[in-house]
Amino acid sequence: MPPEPAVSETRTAVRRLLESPDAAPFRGSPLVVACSGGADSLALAAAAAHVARHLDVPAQAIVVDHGLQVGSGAIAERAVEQLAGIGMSAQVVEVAVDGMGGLEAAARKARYTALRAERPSGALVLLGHTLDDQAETVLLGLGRGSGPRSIAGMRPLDPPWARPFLGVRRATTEAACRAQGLEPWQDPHNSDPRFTRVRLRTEVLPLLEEVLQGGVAEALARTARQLREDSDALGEVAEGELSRVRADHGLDCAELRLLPAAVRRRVLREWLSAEGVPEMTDAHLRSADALVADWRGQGGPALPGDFVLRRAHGRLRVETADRKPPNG
Ligand SMILES: Nc1ncnc2c1ncn2[C@@H]1O[C@H](COP(=O)(O)OP(=O)(O)OP(=O)(O)O)[C@@H](O)[C@H]1O
Repeated sequence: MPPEPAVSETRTAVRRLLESPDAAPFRGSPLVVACSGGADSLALAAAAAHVARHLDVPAQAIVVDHGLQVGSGAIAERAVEQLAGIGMSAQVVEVAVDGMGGLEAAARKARYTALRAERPSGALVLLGHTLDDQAETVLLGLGRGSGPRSIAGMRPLDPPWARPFLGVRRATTEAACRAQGLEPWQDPHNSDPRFTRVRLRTEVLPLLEEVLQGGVAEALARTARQLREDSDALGEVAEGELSRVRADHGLDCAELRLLPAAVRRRVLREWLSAEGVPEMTDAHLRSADALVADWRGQGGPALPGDFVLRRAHGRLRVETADRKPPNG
């Protein structure tokens, strides 16, 4: 008997990504499924188990226990049982979450660090983000006036991360679980209206769907894809310009100023990232850019990782807060 349509769709999505030209360096690599026990990642595990058997590659799951809720250990064990039912071995990894800067963000950071560290060498880590997650990310970015990089959403392949379900609706992962007798964990956070994302999902998107007569989630995901293509092209242009505007261990502000704003900001982003500045936000980038495009003798912005950007003698330089060059 052929599988249910939802099951076929999830399997096809995993196979397509693994067989795409971009994934060629990972042919034959082991697969790790990051599984929370929710419908998306459980359906992903089932699809990945099927495809891995077909491709003859090893597959396993990692369940991260953040220890943030009462009974989190039992939730993780329940996920392991569900995974055992589809023939996938799983490991529970307990992480310590340091709540500085918001619990959600800290949990996410701890989760990604653990997944990266615990995966077998060279393995791809499959994440269950869906088309609905992508649409929510784009809408949130638009509403907050984020730069194109945020609105471009998540990439299907960003090694070691792979997101095969970015074209799959959440309703499909739920249907795939039902069809395979899987019982996903319902995270109470997913229906808690104190979370902005939950209100977007349950109030804003349905209203937009009604007003625009459907297809909104797909349209937002399409916007994200177009922006990713534009962003990749811009990245190539910026790479060329960066080598041109480098001067005396910094950047030449007069040369930079002549560049179109979008190229200039991308050059700054690539340069700062190469200098070791971590996780630049769009706001950081705007203040960095002001030193070039709107120079009034102002001080440079403090950047993440205790770095400071300074402009002196027509050059931009990154320094640590105690005025040493990075790595110096
Ligand atoms: N506790 C967990 N253990 C393992 N993997 C997880 C866990 N929680 C989430 N994931 C993985 O991350 C994916 C996205 O989960 P979710 O949307 O809850 O996270 P998020 O924090 O909103 O997303 P992101 O991680 O990109 O910010 C899941 O489909 C799953 O693959």
